[in-house]
Amino acid sequence: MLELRSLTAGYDRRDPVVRDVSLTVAAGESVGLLGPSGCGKSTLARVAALLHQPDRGQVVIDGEPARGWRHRAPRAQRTAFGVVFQQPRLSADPRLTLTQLVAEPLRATGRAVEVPDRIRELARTVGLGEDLLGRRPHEVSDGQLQRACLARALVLRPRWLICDEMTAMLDASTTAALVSAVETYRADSGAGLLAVGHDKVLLERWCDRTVHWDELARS
Ligand SMILES: Nc1ncnc2c1ncn2[C@@H]1O[C@H](COP(=O)(O)OP(=O)(O)OP(=O)(O)O)[C@@H](O)[C@H]1O
Repeated sequence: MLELRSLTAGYDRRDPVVRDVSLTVAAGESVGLLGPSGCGKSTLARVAALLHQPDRGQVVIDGEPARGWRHRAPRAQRTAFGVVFQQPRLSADPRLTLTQLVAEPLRATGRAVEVPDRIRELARTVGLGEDLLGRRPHEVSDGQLQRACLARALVLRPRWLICDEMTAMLDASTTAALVSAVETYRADSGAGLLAVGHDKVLLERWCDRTVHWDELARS
């Protein structure tokens, strides 16, 4: 279970953007988080993925409170999360080929030996043709790059996926392909999902339940 307990977070302690918000995602559950632009969804998603330290409150991962944030989080907790953001070009190093991009977390955790097999398997899962794997981000489309970013998020087999507006810039067929890739992974692994977005129809179709920011902020 992923528990966000009474989180207060933001960029100025005197004026936090997330105020006393609690949310729980059960093991294997998918929860959609809806809310207007600027309300604090991405900030909450980043706290949930241990990428942003809250001012107050706790993140509890499968019963264990988070013991650090960003690079200070213990590896076992950091790698429990796969995160996909809205803009793949901001999260992809332009110098790397797509193979190198997807393989980065494996190399960083000393598991380079697994790269060839895992890349082949993930390319299939996310629908990336092998001909694209040697290209760099500027040589592929946004949708193709986002498929690679999703593969990178899955490469360490996370127990929790945080998708922050993963499909906001993409057309309907790429959106459907990415959602389907996430669901294939979840069916196989039992991973839970927190999907943040504006698209009510998409999140209601995709997730077991959706919550609106106003309900969280009131609870
Ligand atoms: N790095 C930052 N430094 C300072 N303020 C920030 C930073 N990132 C976000 N904010 C501010 O925090 C507030 C919440 O932003 P956040 O990105 O969490 O909202 P959001 O609900 O995800 O919005 P959107 O749906 O538009 O992505 C906004 O007012 C934003 O300007």
